[in-house]
Amino acid sequence: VPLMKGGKQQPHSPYTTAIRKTRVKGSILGNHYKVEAFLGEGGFGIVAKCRDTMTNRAVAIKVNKSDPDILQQAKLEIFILEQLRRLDPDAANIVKWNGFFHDGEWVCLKFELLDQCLWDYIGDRKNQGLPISEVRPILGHLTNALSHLGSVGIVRADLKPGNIMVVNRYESPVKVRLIDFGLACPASAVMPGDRVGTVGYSAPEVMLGLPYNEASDMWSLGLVAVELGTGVPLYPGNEDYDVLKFIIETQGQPPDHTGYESLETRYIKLTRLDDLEQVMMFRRGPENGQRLFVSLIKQILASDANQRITLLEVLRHPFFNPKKKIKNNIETNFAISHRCQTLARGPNLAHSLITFGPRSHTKLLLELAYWYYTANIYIV
Ligand SMILES: Nc1ncnc2c1ncn2[C@@H]1O[C@H](COP(=O)(O)OP(=O)(O)OP(=O)(O)O)[C@@H](O)[C@H]1O
Repeated sequence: VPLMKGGKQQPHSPYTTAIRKTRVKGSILGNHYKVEAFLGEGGFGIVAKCRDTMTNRAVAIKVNKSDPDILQQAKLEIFILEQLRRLDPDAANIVKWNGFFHDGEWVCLKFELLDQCLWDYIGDRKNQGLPISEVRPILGHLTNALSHLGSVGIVRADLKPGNIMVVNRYESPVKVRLIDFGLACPASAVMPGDRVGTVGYSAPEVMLGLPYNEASDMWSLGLVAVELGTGVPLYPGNEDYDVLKFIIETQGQPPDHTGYESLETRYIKLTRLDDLEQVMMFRRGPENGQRLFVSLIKQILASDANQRITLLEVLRHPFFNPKKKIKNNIETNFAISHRCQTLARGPNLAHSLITFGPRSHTKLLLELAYWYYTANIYIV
């Protein structure tokens, strides 16, 4: 399921009348589009094969779900499709768009009818991958499509086999076209940190919230290519974390400079925390406890949050004088701080009583009574 701009997960809205209609053969969308078959459903809408009763031509109609965020997404898709009108769909390997109409409050986008998406096409080959002789032209078409998008300054941002359609599976070589521009955006409008795309096909820089550009589409293209050649996705995962882990295991750590110029603001550069001891000795001269200090710091700064030391354990660490009865000290410290807070509250309550007048009296009086009670216990 792709993420919308801002990283929002698409809401699973209940089916609306228009959406339901796209599933019922014979129902009419707009005034003259007769539903013939259900073609597919994405996060944003349902696509139906319809017959234009005026021209008798078959078309694909995408009815957007009625959630306000999704309607906004539909408007963005229309905006991008308007930009793409500058391109020749045949030459650019992108779906032909024939405008939109409203059915009630729903936005219906009209597209040329295509055959099947690449996932299904790959699935029909039992997920064993396509021969190189077939991969080559498909990859060529996709590269061509992306370069056309680049020529009008559009980043596709959600390239995956589900968004690539085969025009006619019986043709040889098959032609493919890009569909679904709901998440595409002008390269100039890319917001760093905008989390868009589908987990498993997004580039590392997108997952890391760094600025992204057409190069991110290139990453997705690479993954689509691998899937064409092998029949299976290279980094399938439902969570960014898993996908990043797969990437790092396979390709190593992504470089720092993925489109983002990091500033060196460190005063000391360590390659491991153990070197802290040397740094301290250099800056301050040798002192007792430096080694214990570093050992404590290592436990505090454990990058795995589950391994990180707790507050109580910090105070029990030998860095603090191990001979003292630390546990009692801790308890005393916590208790004292709590008592101080409680005692400090009394005068504030009394002040509020004076400031806010009689309407707030009852609650404040009750609180004051409670304070008096607890403060007395502490004072005793
Ligand atoms: N022009 C078309 N011709 C035939 N089938 C189509 C066409 N456009 C879309 N479909 C089918 O409908 C499905 C959903 O379409 P689309 O990807 O545009 O919807 P979406 O809600 O934006 O999906 P996603 O959740 O992937 O963003 C496609 O995977 C495909 O199976």
